Amino acid sequence: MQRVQAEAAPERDGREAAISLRGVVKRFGDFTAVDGLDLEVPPGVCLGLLGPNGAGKSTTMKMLTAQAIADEGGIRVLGFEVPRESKRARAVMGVVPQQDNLDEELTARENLEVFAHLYRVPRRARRQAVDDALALAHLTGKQLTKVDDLSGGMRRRLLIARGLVHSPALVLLDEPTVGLDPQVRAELWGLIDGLRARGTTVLMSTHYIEEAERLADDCALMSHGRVIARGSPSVLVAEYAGARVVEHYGPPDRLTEVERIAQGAGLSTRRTGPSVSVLKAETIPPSLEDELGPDGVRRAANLEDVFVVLTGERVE
Ligand SMILES: Nc1ncnc2c1ncn2[C@@H]1O[C@H](COP(=O)(O)OP(=O)(O)OP(=O)(O)O)[C@@H](O)[C@H]1O
Repeated sequence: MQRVQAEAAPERDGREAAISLRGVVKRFGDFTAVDGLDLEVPPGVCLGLLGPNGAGKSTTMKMLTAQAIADEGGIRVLGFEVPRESKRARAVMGVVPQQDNLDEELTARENLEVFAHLYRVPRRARRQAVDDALALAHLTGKQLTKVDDLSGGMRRRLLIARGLVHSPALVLLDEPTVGLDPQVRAELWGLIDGLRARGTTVLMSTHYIEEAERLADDCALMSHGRVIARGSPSVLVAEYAGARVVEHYGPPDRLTEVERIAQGAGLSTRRTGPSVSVLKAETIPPSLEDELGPDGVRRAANLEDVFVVLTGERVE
């Protein structure tokens, strides 16, 4: 039975959170995809929802638009209770899906015009709204080109522009750069960074660590349907991986030995192919350093270390 409570979202600095999920549960049959999720996104923040495949990121995004309905818990988006007021919430948010569902028979401009109409942008403001969205996505010169004739990167930029045509206060980006080559990904990062700079609240799911590290003010790390860590990338790195890690390379027996020594001293480790990294290297006492051996290479800790240690997953 569905049990969705209407609860006021907590306020921060007198402003209601742009997104608030409290105790949200979503089951598919016997499987619990989202398992008592608490998540708040303050206005103006770009939050990276990070997690391995299957962590529940897409399901969470879908519940914010009422494409999926929570079995338990309370959801508020821009002051509206979801799913009860989801129509009103959807009118003021921009949604950029993972799948490209542009109309291939129409031009770039026509695709945006259709959405400007659907989003009820007033007729007299529509032309300017479409011009602005095209400019933001650097597609002004391609506005009369059919979607079918646009490159993959242009299509993805158009998909984002389409979600922005009504100047939403909140944008949901579901894996915005998945499967794209590095150059196109960098172009999109510029576009998303521009949104941040304009003060738009962004919730972006991703399993690319670098994407979160570059764009997100704040990260929520999801695993098995829950948030297991939350904070800015630098705070998460400092808390879970420290300032530096020391990497040891060698044959499997040697790596197992390093893990045994480090873990025996209460230190976290991560294994990546031919190496083992010992986290929080700055806390390793000299006697343990001797025991670990002189073959370690020191480097700065990063968000990938946090991700691997907390989720036990590899990164792409
Ligand atoms: N409609 C559905 N029916 C059954 N199971 C589902 C359905 N949608 C999602 N799931 C399952 O719920 C879990 C969470 O899926 P979800 O897509 O939310 O994860 P994710 O973190 O977004 O991962 P990905 O990056 O792979 O999309 C997965 O195990 C998935 O197989």
